[in-house]
Amino acid sequence: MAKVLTIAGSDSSGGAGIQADLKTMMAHGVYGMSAVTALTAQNTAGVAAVQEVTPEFLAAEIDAVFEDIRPDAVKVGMVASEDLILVIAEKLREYDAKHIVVDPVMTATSGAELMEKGAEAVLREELFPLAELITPNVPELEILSRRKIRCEKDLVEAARKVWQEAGVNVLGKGGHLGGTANDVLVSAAGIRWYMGQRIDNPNTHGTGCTLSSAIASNLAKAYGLEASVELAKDYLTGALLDGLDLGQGSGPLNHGFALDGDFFRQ
Ligand SMILES: Nc1ncnc2c1ncn2[C@@H]1O[C@H](COP(=O)(O)OP(=O)(O)OP(=O)(O)O)[C@@H](O)[C@H]1O
Ligand SMILES: Cc1ncc(COP(=O)(O)O)c(N)n1
Repeated sequence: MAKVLTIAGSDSSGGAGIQADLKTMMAHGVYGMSAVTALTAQNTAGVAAVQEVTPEFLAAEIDAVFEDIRPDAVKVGMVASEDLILVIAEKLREYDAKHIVVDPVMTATSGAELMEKGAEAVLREELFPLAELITPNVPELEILSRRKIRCEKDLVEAARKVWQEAGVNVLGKGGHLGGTANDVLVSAAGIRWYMGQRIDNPNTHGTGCTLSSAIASNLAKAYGLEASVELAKDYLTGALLDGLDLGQGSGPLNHGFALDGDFFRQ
């Protein structure tokens, strides 16, 4: 069985962060493991509190995983502070980790800030060089590229700028553009669009976490980068299409929409 580690924050409401990652991994038939960077007291309406772990504790979590069950791929999600980013980079280098997908989480769908101002510079310098792919959404890509993004042409140009400057493959996600839900991959192989039907579902809490974990799961199963993104986009679309409607704000996806079997039936 392929193994995948997520290094991310916990979402008490179960729709984003570590919880979304582990559910996504299970739905992909890979063995999921986690190193928690922070606890969030969060629900579909907002983030009430954040409690970070110490750099020493995060290092111990990552050591515990790599010394025993070596992951075939690693997804990095919410990392709020520079000190934690530095620990992750040091440990991933130490263990020569492969197939690293970095989702540069900066704000939640609900609007809460999930990363310290200025930490993106450390992310770019320390983590991007180790990554096989980064998956920014529109606001994140605007910060990383220092450009305004209003349309798909802006999206691809900003992704290409970050690809050139940071030397990392970029999946620019178009979920925030409105109209379409197309994402663009800029890599050494060129530009590839992943066309998505926009689903009329306001419950998009955790779409970014889910997509990046699905990509990491596919990479762990030895799919190439382009196929990993294509399959992940199909999975995400299915989870959104399922139409789960929980909570009072932007609710979570049904990560288990494609599961079946005796233990699953209601
Ligand atoms: N309404 C929608 N219908 C179909 N696909 C969508 C919709 N909203 C977002 N997506 C897709 O979800 C994925 C995540 O995109 P998005 O741009 O929303 O990222 P994000 O902002 O990181 O996610 P999050 O909402 O978790 O913060 C992308 O593949 C995007 O195209
Ligand atoms: C712990 C954690 N990690 C990531 C997100 C971003 O996900 P979203 O933007 O969908 O709320 C989140 N809300 N919480």
